[in-house]
Amino acid sequence: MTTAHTVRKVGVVGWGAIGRVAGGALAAGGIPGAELVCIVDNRPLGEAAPAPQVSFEQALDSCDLIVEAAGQGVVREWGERVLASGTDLLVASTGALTDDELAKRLLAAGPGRVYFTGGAVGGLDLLQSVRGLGPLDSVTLTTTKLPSTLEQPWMDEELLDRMRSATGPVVVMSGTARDVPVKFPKSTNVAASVALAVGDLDAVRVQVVADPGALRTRHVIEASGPHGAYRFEVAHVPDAANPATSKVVPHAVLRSLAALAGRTGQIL
Ligand SMILES: NC(=O)C1=CN([C@@H]2O[C@H](COP(=O)(O)OP(=O)(O)OC[C@H]3O[C@@H](n4cnc5c(N)ncnc54)[C@H](OP(=O)(O)O)[C@@H]3O)[C@@H](O)[C@H]2O)C=CC1
Ligand SMILES: O=C([O-])CC(=O)C(=O)O
Repeated sequence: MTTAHTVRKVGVVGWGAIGRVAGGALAAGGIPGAELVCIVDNRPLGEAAPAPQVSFEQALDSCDLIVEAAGQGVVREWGERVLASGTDLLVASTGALTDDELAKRLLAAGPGRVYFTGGAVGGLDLLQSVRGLGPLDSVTLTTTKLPSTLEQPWMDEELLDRMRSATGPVVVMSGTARDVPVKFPKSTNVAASVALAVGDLDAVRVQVVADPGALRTRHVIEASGPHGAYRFEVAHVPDAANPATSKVVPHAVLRSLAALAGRTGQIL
């Protein structure tokens, strides 16, 4: 059994914008009560990696907590196996949970437990608290990013042209938190995160906006109901290597890890 005094043995899956920063900080001892024991990634990482690069199967043998920082496909392919092996799973690619069947299976699986990082958005704690008062009447998320970070293989030439030649904001998709993260799997997991907090994928209306002026990635959440009105707005500096991801996200992962490692004094 894991207690506050047990050092969590952490494996990071995905050594990219999120994994490198979160894994690097872990390896440097940045999270008391948690250590980086291995890394899983598609590409050979070489000597510079701060922990052994292993296969997913090997990671399950040596870790008690896996951080997914690779993509929605990894949650789909490995989520249940991680939990069934008794390993906890901290998910960054929350958009995978738009698949109801997968979400049900992950929430029912064990003995490992599944957790979600708040990632690039704030206010999820309060939105989750508001559920105790009853359903909200309206929840919207507007995500605005640089056009290049939103281009997708399914887009037609007309839309791609509009995005590439835009001089101002262009709405590239309006839908719900069920529809949007599937269409922008590397860029709109936040929509699924808001839905996880609210408890309803279909209730969260999402607009995705491409804006060449969006030097900062903006996420605006607006919600209202019989008991109050809520608005959370963030404007993040994007990661230099992967501008689809905001620079803060690995630090959100580290905050989640600190809570899972039992650090006291945390705001939960
Ligand atoms: N909740 C949130 O707020 C946010 C969530 N995210 C999620 O986190 C994910 C990771 O983000 P980020 O670090 O910026 O992405 P990066 O593309 O920078 O890094 C992802 C890394 O994971 C590797 N990878 C992908 N699939 C596998 C696999 N099956 N097995 C092993 N390694 C794999 C990639 O390798 P390769 O390039 O070879 O595929 C790459 O090295 C995003 O795809 C997104 O789903 C991102 C931002 C915010
Ligand atoms: O990092 C961000 O701002 C949001 C993001 O990419 C995602 O939700 O997938």
